[in-house]
Amino acid sequence: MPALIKLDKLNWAVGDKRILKDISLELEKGELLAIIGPNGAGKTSLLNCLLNQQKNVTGSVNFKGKNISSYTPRQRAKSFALVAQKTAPVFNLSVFDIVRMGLLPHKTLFSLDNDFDKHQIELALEKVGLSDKVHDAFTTLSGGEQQRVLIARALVQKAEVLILDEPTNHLDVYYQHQILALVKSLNITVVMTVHDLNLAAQYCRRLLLLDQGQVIADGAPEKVLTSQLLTQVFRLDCQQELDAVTGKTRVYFHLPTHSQTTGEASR
Ligand SMILES: Nc1ncnc2c1ncn2[C@@H]1O[C@H](COP(=O)(O)OP(=O)(O)OP(=O)(O)O)[C@@H](O)[C@H]1O
Repeated sequence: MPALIKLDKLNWAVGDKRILKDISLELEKGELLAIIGPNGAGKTSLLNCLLNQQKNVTGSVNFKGKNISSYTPRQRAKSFALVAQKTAPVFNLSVFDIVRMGLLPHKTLFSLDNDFDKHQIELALEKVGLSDKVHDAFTTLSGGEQQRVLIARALVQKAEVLILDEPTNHLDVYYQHQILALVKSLNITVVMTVHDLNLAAQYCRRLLLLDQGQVIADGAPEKVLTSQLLTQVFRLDCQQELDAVTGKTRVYFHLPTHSQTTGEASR
């Protein structure tokens, strides 16, 4: 089966700063990929390049065999749903209005909402556990609730690819698991950035480890989350083990012995 998304030697630089370096990867339909790595590794930049949101990119990003730049913005909005870390100001819109925005790529200028649309919005809010907030102003919600509303908006968009930048940011432990279980259950292609390595390992069969704009490892959690690679990238001592309950790979970090004795981290 040909790849749904294919990146070939993708490079992105701003001035003389190389931010993404020679990134190549293929993603099949239905894959759930977590991009991991330290602050500044290039995770969000990679998502932006995937969505054709950066200039001065070399190499290629293909979606269904065609360069991503050859799709119109409307075609891209139908195919890709983005839940970004930073959201544009939304003034006094209600939760319902925000989720409804996910329907826009499917609407013409004059089309009105119908019962089916309303049902889709209610269903999505139910899935993220926010049915009781449907009439609340978006700005009055907590950071975690806002994140869940944005995920509901992506759900009603019914895009083929869901792009999530730190979807578990601001979420308490219950909703971290609830959202990732939900994302996994959608059975669509998902690319997301995740800081919590153990959470990523629990829900994703494939992780992409980035550091300084380069792919350090790409594969199953047990192959990517090795103590050697993580110590190299995060500069902390690291141990890998299998979680007794889930059977999934887990990692633990601690400061190197030298840093503990001198009281400073080596970063
Ligand atoms: N528009 C830009 N202009 C200049 N530098 C940029 C731009 N966007 C990103 N960078 C730089 O590129 C590097 C990667 O940034 P990016 O936001 O992709 O990292 P990240 O892995 O998502 O980090 P974090 O985990 O902190 O969110 C950083 O050094 C950042 O300062």
